[in-house]
Amino acid sequence: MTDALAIKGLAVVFDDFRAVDGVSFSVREGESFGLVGESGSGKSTVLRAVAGLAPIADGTISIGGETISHARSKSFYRRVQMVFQDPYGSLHPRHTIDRALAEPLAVHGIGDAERRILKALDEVGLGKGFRFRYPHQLSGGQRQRVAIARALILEPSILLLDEPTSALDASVQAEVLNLLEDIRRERGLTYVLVSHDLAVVTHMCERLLVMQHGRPVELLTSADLAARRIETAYTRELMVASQGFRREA
Ligand SMILES: Nc1ncnc2c1ncn2[C@@H]1O[C@H](COP(=O)(O)OP(=O)(O)OP(=O)(O)O)[C@@H](O)[C@H]1O
Repeated sequence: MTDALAIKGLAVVFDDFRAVDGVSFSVREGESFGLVGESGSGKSTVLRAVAGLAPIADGTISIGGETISHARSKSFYRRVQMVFQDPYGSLHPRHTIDRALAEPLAVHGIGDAERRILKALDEVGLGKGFRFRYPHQLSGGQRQRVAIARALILEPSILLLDEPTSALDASVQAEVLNLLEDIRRERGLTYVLVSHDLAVVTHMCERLLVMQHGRPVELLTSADLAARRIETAYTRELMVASQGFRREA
C-alpha cells in the first residue's frame, strides 16, 4: 500500500542553523503517527515543512506517493490540513464561527456551505447555537473544536496536529484528544501529531519518532513503550518527565 506521507532526509535550515536534519519516516494510510521531543527539538518545524510553512533545505516529502514541490498547490490543502496549538492563531477575532468555517469552502469553490458548516459543528460536538458566536465568546476547548472543524470542512485525508491540546486544562485536553481519535476512526484519517508529552502521543499514536536537537533519536511503537522496550536514555528521560507515565508508574 502507498504511504499517506513519506519524508526522506528532511533538513530545514534557518540562516545557518539546522533546525531539522536527517529526518525520515513514513506514515501509512489511516495511521496515527507521533513526533515527540523536548521544546526546540524540531517537531513543529517538521510539520511546518510538510505544510509548506518552513523552507526545505534538503530531502523530499511525498503525499500519497507523489513528491510535492516547494510551492504548495490549492489541491494540496484539500488533502492536508494543519491544526495549531493556539486556535486564536487560525481564527480571526472579528469573524463569526460561521464565517471562519465558510471561508475555506469559498476559497476552494465548494458549495452547500450551510449544510457543511452545520455538519462540521456537529462532528466536533458543538451545536448550531455556536454558529454566530465570535471566538472570544468560546472557551479554549470550544475554540480548538472550531479550529478542528475548520480543518475538517475540506475533507482532507491527512491532519497535521501541532500540540493541539497543550494550551488546554487537563480534563478539556482529554476530551479534545478523544474527539480527535473518534473522528480519525470514523473518517479513516491519517494523523501526524506533535507533542512534547510522551503520554499524549502514546495514547493517540500507533508509532512515534522521538526527536532531539532536530535529529531523529528513536522510532518506536506504542506497544514498545508500554513494554518499556526503549533503546535510548533520552526517550527514558522523556518518559520520566511525562505526567501520564508518572501516574502509571
Ligand atoms: N522561523 C524560524 N526562524 C529561525 N529559527 C526557527 C524558526 N522556527 C523554528 N526555529 C528554531 O528551530 C528550532 C526547532 O523549533 P521547533 O518549533 O520546531 O521545535 P519544537 O520541538 O516544536 O519545540 P516546541 O515544542 O517548543 O514548539 C528551535 O531552536 C527554534 O528556535
